[in-house]
This record gives sequence, C-alpha cells and structure tokens, in this order.
Amino acid sequence: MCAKRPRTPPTSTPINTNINAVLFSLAVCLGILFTIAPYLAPCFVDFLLLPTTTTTLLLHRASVSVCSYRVASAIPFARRFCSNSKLQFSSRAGSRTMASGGAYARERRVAELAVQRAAVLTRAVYSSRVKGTVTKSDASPVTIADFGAQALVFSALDKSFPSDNIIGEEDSADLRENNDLSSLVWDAVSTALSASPGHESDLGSVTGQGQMLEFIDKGGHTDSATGRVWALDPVDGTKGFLRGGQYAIALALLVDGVVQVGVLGCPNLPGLNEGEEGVLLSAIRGQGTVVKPLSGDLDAAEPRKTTMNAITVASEGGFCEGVESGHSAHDVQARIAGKLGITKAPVQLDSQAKYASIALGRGEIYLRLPTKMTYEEKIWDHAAGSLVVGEAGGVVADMYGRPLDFTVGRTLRENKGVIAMPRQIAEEVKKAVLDVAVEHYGPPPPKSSL
Ligand SMILES: Nc1ncnc2c1ncn2[C@@H]1O[C@H](COP(=O)(O)OS(=O)(=O)O)[C@@H](OP(=O)(O)O)[C@H]1O
Ligand SMILES: [Mg+2]
Repeated sequence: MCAKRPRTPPTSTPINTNINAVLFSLAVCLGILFTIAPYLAPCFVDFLLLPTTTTTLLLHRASVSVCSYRVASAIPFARRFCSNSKLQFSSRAGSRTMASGGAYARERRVAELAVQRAAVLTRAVYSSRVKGTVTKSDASPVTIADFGAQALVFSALDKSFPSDNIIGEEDSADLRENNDLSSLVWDAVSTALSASPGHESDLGSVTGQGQMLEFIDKGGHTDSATGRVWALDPVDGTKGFLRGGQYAIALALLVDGVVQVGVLGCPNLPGLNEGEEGVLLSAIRGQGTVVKPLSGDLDAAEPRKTTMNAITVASEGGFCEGVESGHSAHDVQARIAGKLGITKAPVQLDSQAKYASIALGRGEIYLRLPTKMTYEEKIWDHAAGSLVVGEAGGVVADMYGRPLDFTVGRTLRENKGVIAMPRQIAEEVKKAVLDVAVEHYGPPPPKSSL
C-alpha cells in the first residue's frame, strides 16, 4: 500500500521560465558553434591565403550554405536538448499555461476533472446490464464505456483547449452504422453529465447525440511530433473492464513530441484509504507524480506525492505484466525474471494500472515483451503511464533499452516491447532484458525509413 507523507508538489516559477529561456539560447549558440566550426575553418584559411581566386569564392559559398543548414538544424537540436534535460520549452508562444501552481497546472486540473467525469460514466456502464460490446477490425472489444468516456473527455478538451490537437483511440464509425448502439452511448453520456454536474466552464457539455458523435471524431490527429497534442485511451484494458478487472482512463499532453502531462484514472485499484476504491495519478514533467482519490472534490483533495520503491537490486522486487497472453509474452518475461533472480510470482493486471501500481510502490518492475515483432504499441497505451512512472523516480524504455519515441505518430513504431522500473535498478534490468530480447527476437530492427 502506498501511504506516503502528504506533500505539495514543487511548482515552477517565472524565474524557472527565464532560466529555461537562457539555457535554451545557450543551447542554440552551442549547437551553432559546434556544428559550423568545421565548415568555417577551411573558409577562413582560404580567405587568408587566396582571397581572390575562384576556388576560394566557391569554397566560401559552399561553406556559407552548409553553415545556414547547420544553423537551422541547431534549433531542433536545442529543443531536443532542452526536452531531454527536462527543461520545459514549447515552440509555440503562449502554448504552456502558467496558472497558479506552476507550468501546466491548468492542463493537469482540466485533465484530472475530465478523467474523473469519464470514470463516473465507465463505473455506471459497468454496473448496468448492457455494455454494448462490439468487436473492432483488430479483433479487440470496444464498449459503450469507451465511446462515452471519449466523448466526455473530448468535450472538456474542446472547451478548455480548443486549438490543441487530439489523438484518441476510438472513432464514431460503428455508432454511425448502428443507431441503437449510438443511442445507448448517448444515454450513458447524458446520465453521467447529470450525475456529475459542475465545472461546465472547464469541461463543457454535450448537447445531443449529433454533437456527441462529432466530439468522438476529434481524435483522428496523426502528427505527434509538432505542437500540443493530447493522447487519450478512454478505457485502456477494455478486456479487464469487461471482466471486472483493472482498467484505466489515460490522458496525456505531448508538446513537440514530449509528454509533459500525464493523468491516469484507475477506478478499480485499491484506494488510498481503507475501504476506498479508485485512484487518480497525475504527473507534470519535472514536478513529480501525485495521487488523489478518484472520487470526491478534486480541487479540495490534498495531492500526495508518490515515489517508486527505491530497491537497489532487482531480485528484491516483484514484477507485473498484462493478463492477456496475446498482448505480452509471459514465457519470455518469466525468463527475464529468472535471470534477475526474482522469486516472487508475477502480478497480472490489465491496462496502465500496471504503471500506476509501480508508481504507487505496489510493485517494482513492469515487463511487456511482444508476442509478435510486427505489433506496434499505441501512443495512448503508454504516454500517460510512462510520465507517471518517470516522475515517480522510474525509467521507462523498450526491450532494447531505447527511450520511448512519441514523435512518430499514433504508434510507437520505433520501439519494441516496454519495460519500467525504479531508476536505481534500471541498468541491471535493461541489461537482463536486452540479453534475453536479442536471444529471443534477434537484434534491434533498424530505424524505420518512414
Ligand atoms: N498483440 C498485442 N500486443 C500488445 N498490446 C496489444 C496487442 N493487441 C492489443 N494490444 C493493446 O493492449 C492494450 C491493453 O493492454 P493491457 O496491458 O491491458 O493488456 S493485458 O490484457 O493486460 O495483457 C489494448 O488497449 P485497449 O484496446 O485500450 O484495451 C490494446 O491497445
Ligand atoms: Mg489501450
């Protein structure tokens, strides 16, 4: 159980923003200096020795054009440098909200409220007789809860951040073909709206079935690398949801391909107090991870800071994995655990509740090794969870030890498998996973040419 000392999360101040701006400028200058030096040198020497020859003029011109290309490439270099070093920077002026409580405080608050409102709907759908399950083209199930939760969260994003882009797991095609199912989703949405009134100025509303379908279709964005992009999995672990197991409502904000805010609502995880059910975890890059009860007044709830168990050898820990044997390779995961000397049996949980659990210190390692090398993990299955774990003192990587690359669209096609663990044992776990992965799947595939 996680019973950490309540603590207010650290906040960013305008001073931090200025420091970030100065550091960013420094990174640009450094990028320019390092990248153009080799090209300026011959130009300078030639200028001294043969100032009037045609060769010098041509060399000079070539150097200048290479320099301008290099100067241009120094900007993305600096941006990446700043993102990697956890300095929050966004290319779009005014795109980061500095509300009371620091950078991205407003985004976090709206995301938390939206996830909470969606959880009212998913819980109601679970308790009702009809789940309206349909099977998608990839053979995975989708229910009234998935569609309804997506409509509610997108209504909130549309109200609070109307110019942001959205990547969402679902679309309304099945509903437009099946009016009975669409009506059931609308019933669930309107019931959830009346059951959780308030916050309309932040969360908006859904005025009818037509608008609901329009909201559901707002998640078709494909470019995850540019500007502000929200990624939503309205019901992650739909199979878990249907069998009364774990599921999560997972919402993240990416800015220029870097996850800056992550929120996980886990309605069926044990709560923070005896007899309570449901937790709401949230993280802002550079500000740690906090947890609140999923129910109740979120503005009044004191956020508790949570950190992973700081074990120093992997054999002291336990690992969690997915329930479905088709989603991750249980046999390969067992081999890795054996190599690490882990003796505890794995804990099987559906959804990003796995990320939530280890961020709460209710487990240490998450292993997700592929059953098929052709499978591309989805951005909405990892964006929120990876930040929640990263900010709780963890490291998230793929099975070859590479950081997750959220810049390549709706999937993580440059990564294979996912692992997460406390940073103290990251190198040990990464090495064991890499050895087994190379043996079982072969060396890492080259970067895609797309
Ligand atoms: N073949 C394969 N490999 C890996 N992952 C897959 C695969 N097929 C589906 N999915 C995605 O798995 C998401 C659910 O992940 P879980 O961690 O809940 O899986 S598990 O059931 O606990 O094993 C699930 O998310 P939801 O559809 O939101 O439930 C899928 O996006
Ligand atoms: Mg999912």
